[in-house]
Amino acid sequence: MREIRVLIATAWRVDRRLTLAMIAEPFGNTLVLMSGLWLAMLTNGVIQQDTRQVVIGVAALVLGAGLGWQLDLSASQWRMVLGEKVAHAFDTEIARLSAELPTLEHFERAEYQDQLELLRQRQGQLGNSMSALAVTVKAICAGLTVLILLVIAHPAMLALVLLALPALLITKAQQRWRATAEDSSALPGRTARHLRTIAQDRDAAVEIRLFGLADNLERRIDALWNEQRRPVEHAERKVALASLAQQVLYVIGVIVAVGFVLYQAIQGQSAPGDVVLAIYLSQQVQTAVIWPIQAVTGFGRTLHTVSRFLWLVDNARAATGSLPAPEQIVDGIRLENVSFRYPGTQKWVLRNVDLTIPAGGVLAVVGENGAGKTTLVKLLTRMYEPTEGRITVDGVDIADLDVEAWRERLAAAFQDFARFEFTLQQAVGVGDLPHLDDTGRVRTAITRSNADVLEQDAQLGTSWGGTDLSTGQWQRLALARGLMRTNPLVRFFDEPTASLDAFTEDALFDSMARATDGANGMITILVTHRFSTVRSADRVVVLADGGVAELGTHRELLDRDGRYARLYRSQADAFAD
Ligand SMILES: Nc1ncnc2c1ncn2[C@@H]1O[C@H](COP(=O)(O)OP(=O)(O)OP(=O)(O)O)[C@@H](O)[C@H]1O
Repeated sequence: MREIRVLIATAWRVDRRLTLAMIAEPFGNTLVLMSGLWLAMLTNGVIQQDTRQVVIGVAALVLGAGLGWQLDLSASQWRMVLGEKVAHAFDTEIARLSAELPTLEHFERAEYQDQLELLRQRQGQLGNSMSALAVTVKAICAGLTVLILLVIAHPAMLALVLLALPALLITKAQQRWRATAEDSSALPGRTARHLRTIAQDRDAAVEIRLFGLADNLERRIDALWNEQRRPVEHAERKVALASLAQQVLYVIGVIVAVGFVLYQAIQGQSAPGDVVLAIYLSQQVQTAVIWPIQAVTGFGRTLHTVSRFLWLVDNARAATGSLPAPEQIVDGIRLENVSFRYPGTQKWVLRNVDLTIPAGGVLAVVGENGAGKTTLVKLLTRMYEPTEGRITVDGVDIADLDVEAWRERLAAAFQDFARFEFTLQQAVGVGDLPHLDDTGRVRTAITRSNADVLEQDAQLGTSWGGTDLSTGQWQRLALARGLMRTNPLVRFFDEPTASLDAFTEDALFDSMARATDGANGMITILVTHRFSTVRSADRVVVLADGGVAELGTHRELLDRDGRYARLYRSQADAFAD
């Protein structure tokens, strides 16, 4: 079973010695359980005045049970330490896999988010998984040992095993109730987390205060928390009642079975040692019969969590193409009949788009809000795959390229930029990781984007004892990141200067145009609402109604006097006013 293999492999990787100890653990418990047999031997030896039986009984009791108890005792300590190490290994892996999911589609899919939420909620189980496996094996060994001892005490005592059947049914039902409750608590749990993030979000802080949203958020979080707990509590109540019924059934069974062996001994049909063994087993039988069932069920839950983890592994490894990225663009990029709608939505954002972007030029993408400009950039950067059609670079479908290799050949600056609270050097350097510490290259990128706000080694972000920046300054840093890679195949500027004034934007694009004078047939794609910048592009594409409305140079489009000309004039008029 893949889940169990992954568990053992993870434990083996983090600590071989403790993993071996975990494997030895079940034997300790078996030795302890065997003490019933030695007690019976001791009793018979004393009654029959058989020294050999007494000596073997005492020796086995002292050695076997002593060793077993010690092993059992140490195992709990080993389990704890191994559990912490395994938990850390899984935590690290989940963080890595979540960050490496090849596209952004998982952010749109509710079922994907629910899976991740459940995985986060149950992350602790992954740490205990190796321990749960050891406990399960231990419980099964204990069950088998007690079964054998029952036969030795009196085969009729095996009737107790029949009581395991209702216990099995009840335990299965418990598992189902818990799983259903868990699934129905995922959505309210995720929503509550989302609201909690908003309540603590720095960017939302001003509006939360201005609109007096704090109480409202708190009430909604409270209600969602209760909604999340309700099915779980209901399931736990049902589980407790069912367990009680199961316990009562066992106690009755044990009384009848021990009474029977006692009766046999009084009739002289059993040895006195068998009665001792039967009484000893009467304390163990309930645990030994129910425990394996509960351990297996509990372990099933753990495996369920491991399978969620494997689901994440599989999704992170979803086929992403394997061809290397091209060294240069010779002809250009083509969108061939590309249609796209966001996962889980019905609306086509782009519909049957055919567009050729020749190598070595600057293409400006314009259009009204929601026209699909950013979506086009996301498709070209493979954050999403087209729903229909394909995008090729020099005739090769970019879906066939290794996604990381393709992205390594891109550079970008976005309107929704990240605020990396590192040193200034690092916050810009991450735009080209191999050159993270290259102060000269970072300096050039900073100068080109006019982002020289602080010393390069200055810490950013007040939470780290550093300096906070204005939105415009953060955006310039994002722009500098986009200029770090010196020879990308495609460079995207998706409204990277939205927080800057028009004059600064023009100056920046002048400077960036110099930075984009590269070889390799580099294409620059510029998404902006500012027509003063658009004018400097080689070609302009106007997106509207999910498709290409117009395509040409700034001059050609003005002469055509269509949508572009109208948009351009409305902005020019606004400036004139
Ligand atoms: N993650 C998403 N999930 C679902 N729909 C989305 C998502 N992102 C964008 N959309 C929808 O896709 C359409 C195009 O959005 P897009 O961001 O590409 O437009 P845009 O032209 O860049 O707009 P703007 O000029 O306002 O930045 C919009 O109708 C938007 O609501």
